[in-house]
Amino acid sequence: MKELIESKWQEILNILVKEHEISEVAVNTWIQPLIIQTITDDSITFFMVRGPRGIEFIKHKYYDIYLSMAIEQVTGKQFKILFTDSNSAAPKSEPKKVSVPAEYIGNLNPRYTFDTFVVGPTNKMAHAVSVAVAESPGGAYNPLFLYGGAGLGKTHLMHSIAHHIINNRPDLRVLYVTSEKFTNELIDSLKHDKNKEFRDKYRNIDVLLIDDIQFIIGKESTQEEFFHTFNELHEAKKQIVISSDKHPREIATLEERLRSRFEWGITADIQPPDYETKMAILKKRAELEHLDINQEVMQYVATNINSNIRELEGALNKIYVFANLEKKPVTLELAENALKDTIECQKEVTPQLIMDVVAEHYNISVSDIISKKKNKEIANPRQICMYLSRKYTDYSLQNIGKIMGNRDHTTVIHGHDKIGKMLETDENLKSNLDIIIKKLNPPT
Ligand SMILES: Nc1ncnc2c1ncn2[C@@H]1O[C@H](COP(=O)(O)OP(=O)(O)OP(=O)(O)O)[C@@H](O)[C@H]1O
Repeated sequence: MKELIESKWQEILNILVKEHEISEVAVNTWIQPLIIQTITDDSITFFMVRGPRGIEFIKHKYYDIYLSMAIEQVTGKQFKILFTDSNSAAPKSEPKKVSVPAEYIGNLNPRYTFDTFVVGPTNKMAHAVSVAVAESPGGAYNPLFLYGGAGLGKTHLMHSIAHHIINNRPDLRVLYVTSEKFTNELIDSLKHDKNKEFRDKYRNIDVLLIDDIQFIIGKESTQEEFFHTFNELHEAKKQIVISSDKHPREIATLEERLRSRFEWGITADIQPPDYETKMAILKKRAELEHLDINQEVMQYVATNINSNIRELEGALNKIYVFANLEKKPVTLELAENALKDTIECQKEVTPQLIMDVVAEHYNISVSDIISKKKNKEIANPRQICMYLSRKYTDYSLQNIGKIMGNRDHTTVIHGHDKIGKMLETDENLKSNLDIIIKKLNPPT
């Protein structure tokens, strides 16, 4: 039986990719290197070179169950799959070398690889620098700071970098964490007097990828700890990859010393995808999930979902769940029905919504905007509201003026023109407006 399974190993791996939709990278990382250690009547024990954490991961992903099914498909016999990280019983003839395992802490999504990432004009640069970092960690781009709105692919790129390094440089220890996890572990270590363990973990690695840094930045003590972690790793030429919803200079609570460090390397943004990229993402997703989807339905989804790629994928899933429930084929009519609520829910851009978003962005209140206050901190956001209301709504000048504190329509024209002129030269204003527009999510 052992010989049979070994001779059919490639076929088993192919089944995992094709029928159980485990990505090729995950199969190559986790399953391909497994070595059969013992076989009994009803179980197979595999030796795994990556140690206990890898075993936990494999079980967490149910790969043992899929592997059992694939083996059954090839041999006709069902086995329970077990793993061990002790190679004492591993046959001496096995030539496989047990190298220092790459750390696989944190749960990397096997689907988030460079292969499954669709490149378009709005993420081209972020993708290119991510590939460069993955190819030579600790090289020219350190730190790499990726930023952009929710659901646009930052986590996908970070996991892709981690997968690539783990696969190509098994000598490097790679640690991916969300900043929430970093914060929780720090708090926990302080509470239980385990600061040394915490530091050992975060400072003895070769690549640190930290997602959604904005959560760390909100808290002084975590910012302090992160500052020291950053310095130590950077001085030792270890790669740091950071993601955030904003550019470092837009993060109000970020300490200056960290801000300047974040800009030492390279910053790259991801903007919402254009129509063609949305179509390409839907196509790729349909391919990966083996979904049969026609062009018309994809066009409908790509045209109507503007917010982000997570929503785009969510819409596709919704259509298929709906089709399954209704037991009907996926047609345009069915897609329209399935997405009725989702599409209606995309918020209409109104002067009120603009005031809410602008006020939140500049940390002022809507009543400040409609007040008579003339100081720059208030007057400037107010004029931004006027500019955006003219650009993104059908409201008349009179109505916009009325909503924004009973102002005259000439004030609205003045506000609009002033911001328009400033945008020609003021880069800072431009990037603030980019963020605000992203939050407003106007139809494209
Ligand atoms: N260019 C892309 N090609 C294919 N899939 C993508 C692309 N960009 C994003 N996605 C998919 O969209 C979903 C959301 O992406 P991701 O979680 O990486 O977003 P994010 O920017 O990290 O969002 P958040 O800030 O909310 O954490 C994921 O399923 C991801 O695979």
